[in-house]
Amino acid sequence: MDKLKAGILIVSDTASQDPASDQTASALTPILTAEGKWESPAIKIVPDNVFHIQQSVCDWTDGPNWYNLILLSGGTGFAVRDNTPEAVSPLIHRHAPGLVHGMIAASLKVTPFAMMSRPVAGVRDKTLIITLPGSPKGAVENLEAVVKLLPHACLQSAGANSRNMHAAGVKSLEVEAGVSAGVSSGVSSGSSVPKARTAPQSNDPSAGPGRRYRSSPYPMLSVEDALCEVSEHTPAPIVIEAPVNTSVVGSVIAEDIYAAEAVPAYRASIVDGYAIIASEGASTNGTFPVASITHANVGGALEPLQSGTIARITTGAPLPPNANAVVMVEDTELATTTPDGNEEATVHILAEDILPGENVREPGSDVALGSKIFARGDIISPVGGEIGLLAATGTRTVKVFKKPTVGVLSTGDELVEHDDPRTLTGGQIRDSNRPSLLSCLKSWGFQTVDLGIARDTPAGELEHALRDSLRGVGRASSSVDVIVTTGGVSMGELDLLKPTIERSLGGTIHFGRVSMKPGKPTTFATVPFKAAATDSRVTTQQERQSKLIFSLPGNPASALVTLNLFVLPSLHKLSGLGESSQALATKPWLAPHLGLPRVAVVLTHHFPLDPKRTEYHRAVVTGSRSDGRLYATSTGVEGVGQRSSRVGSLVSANALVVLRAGRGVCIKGEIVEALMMGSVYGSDTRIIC
Ligand SMILES: Nc1nc2c(c(=O)[nH]1)N[C@H]1C(S)=C(S)[C@@H](COP(=O)(O)OP(=O)(O)OC[C@H]3O[C@@H](n4cnc5c(N)ncnc54)[C@H](O)[C@@H]3O)O[C@H]1N2
Ligand code: MOO
Ligand SMILES: [Mg+2]
Repeated sequence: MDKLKAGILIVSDTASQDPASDQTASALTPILTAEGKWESPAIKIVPDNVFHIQQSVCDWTDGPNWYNLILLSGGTGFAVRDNTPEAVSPLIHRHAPGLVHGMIAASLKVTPFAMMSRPVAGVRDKTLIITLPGSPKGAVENLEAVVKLLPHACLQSAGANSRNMHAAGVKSLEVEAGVSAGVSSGVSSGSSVPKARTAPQSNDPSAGPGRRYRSSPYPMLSVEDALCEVSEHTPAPIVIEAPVNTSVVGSVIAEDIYAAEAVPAYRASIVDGYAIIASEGASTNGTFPVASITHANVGGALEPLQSGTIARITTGAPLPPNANAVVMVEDTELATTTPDGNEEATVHILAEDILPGENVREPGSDVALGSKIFARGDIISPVGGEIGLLAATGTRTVKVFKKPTVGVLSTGDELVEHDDPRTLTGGQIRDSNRPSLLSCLKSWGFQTVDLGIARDTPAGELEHALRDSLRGVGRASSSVDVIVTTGGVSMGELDLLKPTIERSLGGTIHFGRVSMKPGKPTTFATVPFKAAATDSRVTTQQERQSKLIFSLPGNPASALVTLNLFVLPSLHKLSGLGESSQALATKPWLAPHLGLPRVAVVLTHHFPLDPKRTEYHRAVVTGSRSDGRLYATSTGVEGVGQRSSRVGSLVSANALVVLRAGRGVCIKGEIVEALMMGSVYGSDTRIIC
């Protein structure tokens, strides 16, 4: 039989700073390997940090190089920093309380302090995970209590046939070890009771119907409060250095930029004509020999212009030294040609009053060398002016705020790819959220990653899909900054987003319900992120950042509305659009930045109100040329018009009319606020909002 593979994870703030101080790993190794069934274990030390613990465990359980056994030592007591059980429990798919009892019982024989340990044991995928106390003595006692069972338990966890294994003498092992060999399957750890703001409030997916919440434990936030949470938990933007090309269009400049080159760099002619030596008060009229010809691309030094001569010059070309004005060719006449007739010999200048400096661009008169051309917070617009100025001044790279990359994941067993040619069966529906959200995000100028569909399986697909996209593996070739999911956030037993974020990813849900229609179960969470040390793609600033997860309701209209309402302002902040305070002082038209622009609209008909929730009513807003006002018409008020399952309610919609909760209707002619999602339509023309 091949030897089994194990990893020992030492959880200790102290040892993570001073690995030499750890004595537990070296104490455990000989006990584990004594009977020759185990390879020498891998050893790793992490601080008492939930995310570090979880990431290390998953590195050893998920993927092709999984270990049979993980022993964690440390962080199982009652101290504030002791959170190993909290980190490990959510990762366990099948708990093994028998091993826990066995270890405590053995330790109790030695010391009553065994009661102060909070061990956890169980199986994740094919790996058995056991937490041990931090002290070498305690860890050794606990491991000795179960070590003889471990090969058997691990082989079974890995899928070996238990009947064959028992036949091979496992019974004697049980007797020898003096504890029950019961690796129990499907035993629940029980539903967690919410205790602190960051503790899981979500359902424990393994809890039965008797223990599932019958009403949401998440407080219902107003949209305004929810937006404050989004703003508060969206990290500061990351600064990157980017080449000046089309890739930076739409980016926000992260530091003041000064002209590296003057524009023009030399005294240039503004017109096609003749460079002359003009002097204040003297007439320029007369006939002059043409001493030289200067074109825009002239190379090398120019001959100085002698008094009494002129030089033919083209637009943009450098003036010869001594020349100080240019007369337009239209204000001259040919006087004589050279003997061969090919060139001008003398030219008659008709204009009398050309002044020094006329038709000349002095060096740096368009952009002075070293002058401030952009301030932090300025936006590189698609119009082209900003890119043009950067290019003209020889600015080759520019510090901008990194535009976030957004991953979009659909969730649900019922989903079928929208272009799957097969006929739908049973309760299948086409995944319309992913294409519509990806299109919307792309139209806003963000990079997107299509994360596909994750099925509603409690132990696995969803968690793996989220973890992979945070790490930048699988479909996400680089780690995404923001994940947008749709579906699975409401009250059903297969609504797994909240439990997965809280219980498996160690994330914090900042809100799980919003008083709005559509979009009530909209969920926003942050997940701690620590890039792998070997990942050279990740900058130090990124490494420290939390990742954001927006879990939007599955109903298609709800998903798109909440993407516009909550995700856009967060992406704007991540892109640096909130950093424009300096720019705003001089360019107030840059405001407002974050989220959709707000306008006042006149209702063209009655709009019904929801008694409890603010409604974001999908509408078409048109601009009137006669009175200059904006008018809003619903995309459908009657019947199912605004139903959240009806993605058609967003067809042609360019605005969300904000209808505060109330009784009855908002009447025709009333002026209300609307959020513009697209350009305003005019009756015979399109005008930009
Ligand atoms: N008992 C309660 N039930 C529901 C509540 C509630 O408060 N209590 N809230 C309702 C509201 S409001 C909404 S909105 C939905 C949100 O549902 P989920 O986010 O959990 O989404 P699912 O249950 O997965 O799906 C809902 C609906 O949307 C369809 N769907 C899902 N994904 C897609 C997709 N990618 N493309 C197209 N359509 C999709 C799905 O098939 C369902 O029909 O919950 C209410 N229930
Ligand atoms: O809040 Mo849900 O999005 O109305 O249907
Ligand atoms: Mg649901």
